[in-house]
Amino acid sequence: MKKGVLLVNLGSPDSPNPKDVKTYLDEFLMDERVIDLPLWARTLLVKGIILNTRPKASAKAYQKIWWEEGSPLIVLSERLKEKVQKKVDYPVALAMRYGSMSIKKGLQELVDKGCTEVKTIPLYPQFAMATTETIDVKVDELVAKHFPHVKITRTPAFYGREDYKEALAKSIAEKLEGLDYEHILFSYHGVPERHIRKSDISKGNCKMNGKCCFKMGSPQHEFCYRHQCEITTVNMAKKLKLKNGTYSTTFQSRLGFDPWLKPYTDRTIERMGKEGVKKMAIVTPAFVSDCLETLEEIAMEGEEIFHEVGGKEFTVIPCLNDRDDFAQVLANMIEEWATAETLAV
Ligand SMILES: C=CC1=C(C)c2cc3[nH]c(cc4nc(cc5[nH]c(cc1n2)c(C)c5CCC(=O)O)C(CCC(=O)O)=C4C)c(C)c3C=C
Ligand SMILES: [Fe+2]
Ligand SMILES: [Fe+2]
Repeated sequence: MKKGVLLVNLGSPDSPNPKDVKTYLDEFLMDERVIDLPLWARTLLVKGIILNTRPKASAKAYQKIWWEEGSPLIVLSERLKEKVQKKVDYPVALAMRYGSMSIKKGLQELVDKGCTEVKTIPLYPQFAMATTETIDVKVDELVAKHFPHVKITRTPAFYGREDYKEALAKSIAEKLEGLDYEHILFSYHGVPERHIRKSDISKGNCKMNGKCCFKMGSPQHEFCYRHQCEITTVNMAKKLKLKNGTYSTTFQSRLGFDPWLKPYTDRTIERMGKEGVKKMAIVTPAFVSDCLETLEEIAMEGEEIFHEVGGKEFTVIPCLNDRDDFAQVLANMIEEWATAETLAV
């Protein structure tokens, strides 16, 4: 039995050209765990409406953040993989849920190296149906069809791990050292409220009224993205000794007309600027790698909104990217799995 590890991130288009962006968005948005409508309605919305307009606008946004080596998300994920590989003795491969660096290729790479036991690690600190779950389901499908001899071990959301909390807090503290910011925004990728209800394993307990998701210590929160985001903020506030009223949680990147998790990041930046906040810091803990949503939507659009309403300093805290302490968190997760498996044999 040889062990291997597959890190999985979201993915990016092959290039920032509208054609490649369209191909990528087609695969991404036709995922039933991303746009969770019946197939006919999803097809009508995605292929009939979104893909006729969004690829051009998204391509423009991607062109603003694209690096010479490629998509920041892919380049940073590759650098992270290299660092993790240096810390563990098992083969580590990298794949993307959408786009050319497919999960099938990643699994094949490990199988070609002789691996028969693979730990998959979705690169998302918090669980969501549109991220962790879609990866887990895709892996299961591929294994059943192409790699039936491979034993898969899933990795749960890691937002609560002490080493992760330490690494995130340190990355924030380092960037904010010496800055007298007035408010720090913890901005997470949004999801439609409906996604939270669908992932509610207590089936019906979550009324999205603030009573359920903010409660501590309930086992049903294993799959509650809203809870896990709120707790990530609380954990950081504790570690960084933030005073009440100087930090808040918001949700960004909404798409369409359904109600998404609130409060919305863009509206909060605008409101705070109008209320007189001059120096704001912003961190995006739902993303481990800087990407379109952090480099363009937050660092460019967010800053513009803040300045338009009178804000002066807008400090964007980088994602964990390929920080050594974050690579060590992943290496620790791998070692814990490998040791537990060895003991169980
Ligand atoms: C219904 C649509 C979407 C849901 C739900 C969603 C959830 C979700 N996404 C991320 C992480 C990322 N999303 C990124 C880009 C992106 N997301 C959506 C839509 C939904 N995401 C779109 C249409 C796009 C593409 C860009 C655009 O047209 O606006 C990215 C960046 C990718 C990159 O190449 O840089 C990331 C990362 C999470 C964590 C999440 C749920 C928790
Ligand atoms: Fe997204
Ligand atoms: Fe809830």
